[in-house]
Amino acid sequence: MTSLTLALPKGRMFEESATLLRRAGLAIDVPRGGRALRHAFEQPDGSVLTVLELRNSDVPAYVDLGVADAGVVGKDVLMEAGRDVYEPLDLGFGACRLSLIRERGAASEILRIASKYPRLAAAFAHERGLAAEVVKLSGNIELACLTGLADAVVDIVQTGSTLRANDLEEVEVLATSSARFVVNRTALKLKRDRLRPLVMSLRAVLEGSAPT
Ligand SMILES: Nc1ncnc2c1ncn2[C@@H]1O[C@H](COP(=O)(O)OP(=O)(O)OP(=O)(O)O)[C@@H](O)[C@H]1O
Ligand SMILES: O=P(O)(O)OC[C@H]1O[C@H](OP(=O)(O)OP(=O)(O)O)[C@H](O)[C@@H]1O
Repeated sequence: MTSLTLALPKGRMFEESATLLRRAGLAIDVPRGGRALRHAFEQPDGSVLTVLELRNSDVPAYVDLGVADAGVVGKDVLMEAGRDVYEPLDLGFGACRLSLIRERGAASEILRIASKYPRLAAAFAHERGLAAEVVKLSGNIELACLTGLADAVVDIVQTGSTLRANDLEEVEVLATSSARFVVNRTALKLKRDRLRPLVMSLRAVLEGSAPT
């Protein structure tokens, strides 16, 4: 029996990831609120499934380096990571935009951009011919605009509530994002017997052609 290891993001996408994988036939029942970071589940076919609970931003490295055979991660984080993983499925949930955000009406030259996505922010600045310095921050990114730390930020917009609450403006959408199922390229060959059916089951669930 081929064992599988999956890297799942522990944050806002965890429950939807686990639910979708269950609907695709995997036996996963991670106890919430515990401190265990690694969980093993015996599958109906006798194989063992290991689930690693990771920061969303750490999923690409775990999958690319082969510690996990596959995983779930936001497309935004996947683009930022620049890792060479196979990306067979858009899972649909976790939809958001990665946007350039400024104070409403701001017209000054953009000399500094703050972001949790420094590579994507730098690529955007380069594309636009902006000689802007990029400052990497870790959270509440919009504050950088409000305080003058940066002239603009590159960050997630989902409902737009954060923008409205802080009188900010979405100037340009750099990319759209949603959760992706990603697979290690070597595992795709060596564990083909487990991974191909899993991808096919996930696809059937997403297309609504699998029993719920
Ligand atoms: N409103 C939102 N804010 C942030 N991320 C969102 C939002 N809506 C959807 N997402 C997606 O969820 C992912 C964030 O998931 P999660 O909450 O696990 O990460 P985080 O705690 O923000 O950061 P880290 O990547 O460091 O774990 C984003 O990468 C994005 O793909
Ligand atoms: O358009 P909205 O629905 O308001 O969502 C967008 C906000 O949500 C995220 O922040 P999060 O709460 O994840 O905190 P963080 O800034 O610490 O990542 C993101 O960074 C935005 O600030």
